[in-house]
Amino acid sequence: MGIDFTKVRILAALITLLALIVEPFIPAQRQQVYPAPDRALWPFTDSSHPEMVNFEWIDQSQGVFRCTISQGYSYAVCGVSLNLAGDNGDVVDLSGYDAIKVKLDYQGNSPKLRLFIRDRTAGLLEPDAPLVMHKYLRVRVRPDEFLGGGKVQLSEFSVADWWRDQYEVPRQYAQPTFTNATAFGVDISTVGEHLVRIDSIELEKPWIKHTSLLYIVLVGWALLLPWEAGTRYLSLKRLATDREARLSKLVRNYRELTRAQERLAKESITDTLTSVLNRKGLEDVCSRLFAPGEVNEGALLLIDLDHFKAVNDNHGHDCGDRVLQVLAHLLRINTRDGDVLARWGGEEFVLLCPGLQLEQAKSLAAKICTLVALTVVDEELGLVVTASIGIAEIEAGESFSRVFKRADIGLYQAKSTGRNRWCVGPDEYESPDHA
Ligand SMILES: Nc1nc2c(ncn2[C@@H]2O[C@H](COP(=O)(O)OP(=O)(O)OP(=O)(O)O)[C@@H](O)[C@H]2O)c(=O)[nH]1
Repeated sequence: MGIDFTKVRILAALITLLALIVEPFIPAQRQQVYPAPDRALWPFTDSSHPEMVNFEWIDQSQGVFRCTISQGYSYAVCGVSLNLAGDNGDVVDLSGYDAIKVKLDYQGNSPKLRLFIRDRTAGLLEPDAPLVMHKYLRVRVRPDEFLGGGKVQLSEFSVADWWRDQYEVPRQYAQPTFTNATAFGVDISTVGEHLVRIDSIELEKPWIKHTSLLYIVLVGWALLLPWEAGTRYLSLKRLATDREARLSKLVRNYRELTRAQERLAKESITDTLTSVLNRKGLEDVCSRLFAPGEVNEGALLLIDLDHFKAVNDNHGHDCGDRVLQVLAHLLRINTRDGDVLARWGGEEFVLLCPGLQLEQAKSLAAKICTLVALTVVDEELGLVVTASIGIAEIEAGESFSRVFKRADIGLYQAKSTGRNRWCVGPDEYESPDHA
């Protein structure tokens, strides 16, 4: 049974639709990195000006700290940093993650906090200045958005200009990257007193990325369509082969039927014993030759064996058959291509010779009588037979039956005047069709 591709396509479309509708509602995978065992928040300030920037833990176990910046200057900074790979770890690949969810509470006068990620810059090795190796990516956020837990997409982070400019980092290394992340942190650079509580930090990634889902859908359809096309192609090819085979069989049958029909048609007009036309065959020919408007000049010879009954009686029916075959053969080889030879019935033959004049017909009849009489039909028996012939010249527009009747009268005369001879039938004969 073939595959119903309409159903398959509808099913695939439903699955695609379902996947696209459901995807936004699939909860993201979350990895809590703070609070977590072996991960602590590390305070940092600009150590070059301790009198202007001060960090103070209020409750380290709860992630509560206070930053006091008494005077503004370029490098004024105070905050906490978290080692993403754990305090003994190295780097974390964040490229599979979408976002970082941070829950914090802030009290102070700064309208914005800065969230940052440090990513070790592959290819940029500068052992003497370790900070160069740690790309600084940051995003400035409003603290109230993170009160109950706010999310920041990794795509929102951009490389800080100061990092690039200060270390004169070549441009190719200053693109945002997240594959070798070492730390995540929160800091402030606004003058004032800032009280911060970091409740939690989580990394978020979808169970399946949107692009991966689209890719899977695309690959699914890309496989489905050639599968359908291939299957359809193969089934069409099979169908075409089947039809071709059926067509060849039909053509073969048609040819056989045509041949059988031709054979039957030929058999239906052929005398089986002598292979000359039978009475129906003669009638078919006559219906054309004697059709109204046809120029049917010529002569008709009615040839009848003499005392044929005696041949049958004396030598048997098979011998009689042989005699009929010999006579037919003799007549066939001694007549023209255009002449029509038919067995009218019994031992009586009709020879219709289109275009033959009466005198020529007489000569032909005489020749036939002589040939028959000279032919030894059966060598063993030394059997010789004779024939009598009635002749009628066909008049223009005359019907076959009338010509035949006149030839028949001629034959009767030949028989009654001694046989083994020919006689011309009367010119005048009143028949119903000649009235
Ligand atoms: N062997 C054989 N005999 C046939 C066939 N058809 C007819 N006959 C015989 O031909 C004979 C014809 O006899 P008749 O009509 O008396 O004619 P005839 O004996 O030739 O006598 P005339 O015509 O008067 O000379 C009959 O004995 C038929 O049985 C045939 O196909 N084969």
